[in-house]
Amino acid sequence: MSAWVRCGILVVSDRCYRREAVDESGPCLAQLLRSTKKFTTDILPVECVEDDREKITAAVLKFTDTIGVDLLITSGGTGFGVRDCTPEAVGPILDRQAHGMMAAINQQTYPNSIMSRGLCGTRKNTLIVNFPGSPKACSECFAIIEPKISHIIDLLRNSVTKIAKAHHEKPPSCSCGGDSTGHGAGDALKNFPQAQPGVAFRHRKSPFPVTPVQEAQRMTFEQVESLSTTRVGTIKLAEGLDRILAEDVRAVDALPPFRASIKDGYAVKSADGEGERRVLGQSHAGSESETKLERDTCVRITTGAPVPDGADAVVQVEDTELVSHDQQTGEELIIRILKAPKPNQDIRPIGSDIQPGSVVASKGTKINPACLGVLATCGITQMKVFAHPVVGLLSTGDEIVVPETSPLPHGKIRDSNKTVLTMTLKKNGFSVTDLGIAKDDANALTSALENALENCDVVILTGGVSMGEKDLVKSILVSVFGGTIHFGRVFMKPGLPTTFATVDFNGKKKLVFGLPGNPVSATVTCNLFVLPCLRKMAGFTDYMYTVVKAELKERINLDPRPEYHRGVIEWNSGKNWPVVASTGNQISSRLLSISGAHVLLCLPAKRDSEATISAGEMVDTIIL
Ligand SMILES: Nc1nc2c(c(=O)[nH]1)N[C@H]1C(S)=C(S)[C@@H](COP(=O)(O)OP(=O)(O)OC[C@H]3O[C@@H](n4cnc5c(N)ncnc54)[C@H](O)[C@@H]3O)O[C@H]1N2
Ligand code: MOO
Ligand SMILES: [Mg+2]
Repeated sequence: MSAWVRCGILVVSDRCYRREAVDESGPCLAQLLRSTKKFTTDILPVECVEDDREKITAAVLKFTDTIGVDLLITSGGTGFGVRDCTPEAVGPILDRQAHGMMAAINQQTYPNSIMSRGLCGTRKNTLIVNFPGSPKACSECFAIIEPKISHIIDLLRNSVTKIAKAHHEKPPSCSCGGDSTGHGAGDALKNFPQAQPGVAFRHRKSPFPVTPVQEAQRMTFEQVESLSTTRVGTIKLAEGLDRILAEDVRAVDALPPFRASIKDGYAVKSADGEGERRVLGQSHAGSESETKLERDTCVRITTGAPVPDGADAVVQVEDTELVSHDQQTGEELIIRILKAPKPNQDIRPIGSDIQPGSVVASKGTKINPACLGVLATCGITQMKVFAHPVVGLLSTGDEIVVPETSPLPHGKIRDSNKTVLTMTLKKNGFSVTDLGIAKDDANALTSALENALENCDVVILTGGVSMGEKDLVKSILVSVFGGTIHFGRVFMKPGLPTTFATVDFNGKKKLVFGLPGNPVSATVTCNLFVLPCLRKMAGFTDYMYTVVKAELKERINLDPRPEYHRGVIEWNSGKNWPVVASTGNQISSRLLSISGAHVLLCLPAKRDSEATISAGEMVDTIIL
């Protein structure tokens, strides 16, 4: 996704301020920013200030220090008029001048640029540019800097992140308590106004485009593919279930290792045909017979026992009858073969199940119980598999308390997301580190995230990703950790504010899923985004969920967003295909809508022509 840039526009003009003239430059700049294809914008309302040095400085500081915009464009006050003082107001508060940018503007707008004294530079992580007052000049100047803005904003954010880390590192001799009010990330956060802008300046529209589900999934997979290495580990046979083999496994020995009988009966020479045989002895599974067969003799044999030398067929006991026996011991002496045997009848040749040196399980195989049995029979008791990522789970929210809390204090909610997500991942073979519950507070979230990023490959957070002034997850990921948000909203219900970011932490790329706090939304998005991604990281080639068509039992009203509607499947409805019914009220807070569900029905978004989906229609369902 292209960078999203928070923009402020400051019009400097006595006449506009006094409403003696209508401002045209502010709306012109807003339109240019809105329509740029180079980056995504979030534009604050245009502000206007008179040509007064102190007032201009104060207005600029509000944009840079209080709100923390990425880009501030001022228009007006750059000329030689006696009241023109924008450069004088801005110059002293710039941290750094950007002479090259100004030179480019001056060169490309010559000779008009002779009349403009505007500056370009940065303060904190805001890029400030002074344009002249006319809409025409604003358009020309904007076109010159437009291609570079996104890159400059990236650089400003990254440099600020590095400063944040430096601030955050405690000096070794520091004796302060080290809590969030001391030398912690809280101090560093003061450098990040956009992490906590005054509530009045919060986003009123989400700056994040609404990404279709499949596109969002593709973005997560793309990030998994770009992770530097897939780790491989050696595990014991008993730990192998559902893991993915990281190498071909070959058999050393043949199976069976000897010619083995398939039946309980008699080992014979097939050339002897039907008729009587003298019983020379017996060959039992586990105890080899030394006897060698001669003409018209046989050896009693059990299933799985070695076939003695000289025998080339086994006749099952059902195809024989007793002729004579020893009265004292009850031993058989002579039997009769009733059906002429064929050569090799009922004998498993050496290596007929497994050839020595052959591949018995190939790289990429998901190890199931039978595969483990194959390895066991081959004497392979440890194997190389793809390592699982280290996954951490952090609940966020001032209202969230651990399930043990009783009685529940007023205004609090017991954490259910932690349990549902931990168990969902566990059921799929992934273990999870509990990273606790973080308050909706920049310091608390920063230290919880820092710990998470330090210790985990994948961090899953729930809550704090929507539009509330306490929803800080996205801004902290970007402003404190220099993360890249690949998507911040998904076109789906539930799960609209689902967020996916990558963070470069100590040189390692970490994946961060910011799932919505609503319990159903967190569960659905964990199944749709987190699980496939973890499976891909763990080496699965078949990492997506299973989709089965089912017939709708009832009519369902469609939502403006594509819905993942919870359903109960009837496999034995008397039809040759499954039938599915809704679990009822689908509000995202109602965990009961998913606790009894087997599937998620994939329903299309409502259209003018189609507000409902009828009973009897076949729909895709995702098996939970
Ligand atoms: N102005 C707007 N408001 C909201 C929008 C929007 O687009 N514009 N989106 C709504 C949608 S859709 C969702 S989903 C939620 C997501 O909100 P957040 O991810 O920011 O989550 P919170 O606000 O922190 O909490 C939402 C809800 O979930 C409960 N919760 C949170 N964590 C847990 C937990 N661990 N266990 C149980 N319940 C939890 C929390 O108490 C809230 O009731 O935003 C809408 N708002
Ligand atoms: O997307 Mo929210 O998850 O509708 O409730
Ligand atoms: Mg919220």
